[in-house]
Amino acid sequence: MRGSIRVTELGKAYKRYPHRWARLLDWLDPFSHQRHDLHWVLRDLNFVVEPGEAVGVIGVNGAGKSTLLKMIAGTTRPTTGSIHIGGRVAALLELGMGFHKDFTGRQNAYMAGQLLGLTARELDALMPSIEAFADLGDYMDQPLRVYSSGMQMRLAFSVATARRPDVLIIDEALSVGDQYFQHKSFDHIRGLAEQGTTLLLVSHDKQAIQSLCDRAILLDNGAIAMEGEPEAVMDYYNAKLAADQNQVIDQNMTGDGKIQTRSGTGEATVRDICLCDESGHVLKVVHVGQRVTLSITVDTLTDLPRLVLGYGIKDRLGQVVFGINTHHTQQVLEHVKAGSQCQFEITFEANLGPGTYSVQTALTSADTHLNNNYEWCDRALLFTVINKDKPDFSGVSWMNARIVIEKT
Ligand SMILES: Nc1ncnc2c1ncn2[C@@H]1O[C@H](COP(=O)(O)OP(=O)(O)OP(=O)(O)O)[C@@H](O)[C@H]1O
Repeated sequence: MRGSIRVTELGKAYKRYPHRWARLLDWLDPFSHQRHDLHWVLRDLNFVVEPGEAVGVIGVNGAGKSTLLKMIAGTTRPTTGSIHIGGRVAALLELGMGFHKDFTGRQNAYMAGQLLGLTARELDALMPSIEAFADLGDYMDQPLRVYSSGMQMRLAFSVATARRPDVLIIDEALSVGDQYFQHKSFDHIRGLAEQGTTLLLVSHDKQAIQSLCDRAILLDNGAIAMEGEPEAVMDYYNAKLAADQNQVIDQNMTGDGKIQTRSGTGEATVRDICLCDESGHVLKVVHVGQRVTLSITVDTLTDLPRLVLGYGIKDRLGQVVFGINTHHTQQVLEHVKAGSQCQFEITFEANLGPGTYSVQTALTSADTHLNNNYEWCDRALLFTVINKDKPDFSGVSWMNARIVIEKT
C-alpha cells in the first residue's frame, strides 16, 4: 500500500577482519576458508509502519538506527529479511549524500532531484519553491564546498520535500539546522504528514520525537527493546540510560490508559505526592494562575551521602514545561540516614495553559539521574488546568501579558 513500510525478519551483519590483509586475502581467494567473522548490528526486526504514520527510532549511539534507515532507504543491503515500501521514498541520511562539492547548489539540486525520480521538467517547475524554502540567497549559485553543514542540510531538505514523498526518512538531519530552519522544517514535515506522507525519523532530540511522532521504536543491541506511544518509550529509554545492575525498570498502565515508568535502585522513594491549594486541600483541577503547593514525601531506605529531589511538569505531549532540582537550587540534603522521611513543599503559580499535565519526580545524588538513580518516576501525579477567570488564550503557559493600546 502507498506510504506503508513493512520490515520482516530484517538483519544486518558487517564482516569483521582480524587484520587488513585478511580482507584482501578473502577477496583474492574467496573459495578457501573465510578470514572474517560476522558482526551482527541488527537481528530479526519485524515492524509495520502504516501509511501516514510518523514513527521515531531512538536508541544509544551504535544501536543500529542509521543502519536500519539506510536499509529502508535502499542505500545498504540487508543481510537477512526483507523490506517492502509502498510508493516514492525521499531520504535525508548523511549530510552531503548525493551532493558534489564542486557543483553549485542549483546544479546539486537538479542532480539530487533526479536521483529522487523527478524529471528535468518537474525540477524546472519546482526550482523556485526549492530555492525559496532553502533560502540560501546568492549561495544557490556558489559551489557546495563553500556551504556550511546547515546550508547543505537546507538544500537537501528542500529538494527531498519539494514534491510530497509517500515516505520521508530523516536521520538526525534536522539537528544541524539553525533554530529558524528547524521550526520551518518541522512545520513543513507536519504539513506533509497531514497530507498523508509516512515519516520515519531518527533523532536524539526527545522533543522532536514527541512532537512529530505517533509512535516510537527503541533499538537496543540490534533488537527492538520497546515500541509504542512516544512518551512511554522515551520514559523507558530515559530509565534505561541510567540502568545499572541494581536498578529495576517498571512500567504499569495507569487509570487513563497511559504507561507510567518507574526506575531506580529504590534507595529512596517518593511515598506520597499531591498538589494542594493554599488551604491545604488536595487538588485534581487547578485554575490558570492559581497558587498551589506540590507536596512530596520521600522515604530513604539506606544511608545516603547526598539526596537531590527533582521534578518536572509535562504537558499532554510529554514535553517538559518546567523542571528543576534541589541541586540547582542549592538545597542538597547531606548525610541522610536510612529510615528518614523528608518532606518537600514546592509552591508556585500554575501559570499553565488549560489542559492535562503530569508530574515526574527524580531522586538522585547530583544534577542528573545518570549516576545514582535512586528513583525516577514518570506520571507520578496527574492534574488538569482549567481557565476560570482569565481571558481566552492559547498555548501551554499563561504569561499574564498586558496589552497597552494607544489610539490617536
Ligand atoms: N560500514 C560499516 N562497517 C562496519 N560496521 C559498521 C558500518 N556501519 C555501521 N557499523 C556498525 O554498526 C553499528 C550500528 O551503527 P549505526 O550507525 O547504525 O548506529 P546508530 O544507532 O545510528 O548510532 P548513532 O546514534 O551514533 O548514529 C555500530 O556498531 C557501527 O560500528
